[in-house]
Amino acid sequence: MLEIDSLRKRYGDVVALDGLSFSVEPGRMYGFVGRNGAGKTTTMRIVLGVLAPDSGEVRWRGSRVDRDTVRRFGYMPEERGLYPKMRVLDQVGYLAELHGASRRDARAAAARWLEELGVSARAGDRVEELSLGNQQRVQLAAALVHDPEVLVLDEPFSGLDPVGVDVLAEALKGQAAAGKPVVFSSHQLDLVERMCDAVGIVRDGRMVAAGTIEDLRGDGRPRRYRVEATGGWAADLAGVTVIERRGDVVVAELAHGVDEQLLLDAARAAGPVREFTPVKPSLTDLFREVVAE
Ligand SMILES: Nc1ncnc2c1ncn2[C@@H]1O[C@H](COP(=O)(O)OP(=O)(O)OP(=O)(O)O)[C@@H](O)[C@H]1O
Repeated sequence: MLEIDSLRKRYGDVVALDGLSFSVEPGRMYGFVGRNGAGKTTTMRIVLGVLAPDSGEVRWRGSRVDRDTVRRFGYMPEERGLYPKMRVLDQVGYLAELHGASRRDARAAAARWLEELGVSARAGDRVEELSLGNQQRVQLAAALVHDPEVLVLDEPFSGLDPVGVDVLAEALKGQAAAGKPVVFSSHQLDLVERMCDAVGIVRDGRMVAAGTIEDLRGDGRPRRYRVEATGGWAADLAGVTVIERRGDVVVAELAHGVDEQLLLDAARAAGPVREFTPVKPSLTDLFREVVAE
């Protein structure tokens, strides 16, 4: 398990992290989300040992993460760290060699990842000649080439076209399926919702909601239904609030303890019911709720 435990960090007067904790189990994909300036990059830098926390610690498999441990992590920093003048295959191969692979194995692993990430046609080009999206794919190849135990990625999907997103997403799912914890930050909440087993929402350096999307949706939350039926039937039902009405479609929220069958009965009494669907809040809805000022 990768454990981020009670991290605190100040930059002068700015409190960037205020006791932030979360953990990621092996084989799990963890989405780390929050508004600009919430503390995501600071957290990731601390996990990777680039920045020291004022207090708190990071543990991997129960031991405090140190320089040696971090060498076994794969990462994509926010400031993409490739050498612009170096050729793509040379660069990724070189990084694998730095991690102890023989030159031959390093180049083979590099070529394999470039192929997997759809950039093998650019293997002989200089990094600076690639589009930003393709540079990002190379950056992920660089993060994966030494077969890391853990992946920590700062906004790996930003700036990618939908095909690039799919390619990276498949690669990351493969890593999680191989039993590694994968943590990534993103502002693309639909993507996080689709990909992640668990999500942490950070606000002002603190985790304000964490768990599976289902956990975040929560049992105590009022239930909502979308109902398509004729007439103004939902207006005066006890325990029912109409949230939205568009033509014959009503989104109704039920007070705690109100049976949804009552809602259905009332709709059917008014006329034929063409739709009756529970409405689940999206991660974007949940995010807006917990980070709202
Ligand atoms: N080197 C620094 N010096 C001073 N303040 C900093 C520094 N780095 C970050 N901060 C501040 O710390 C807070 C957290 O920043 P951080 O970069 O971790 O946020 P973030 O969640 O990654 O944001 P974004 O989504 O915009 O990338 C912000 O208030 C930021 O201005």
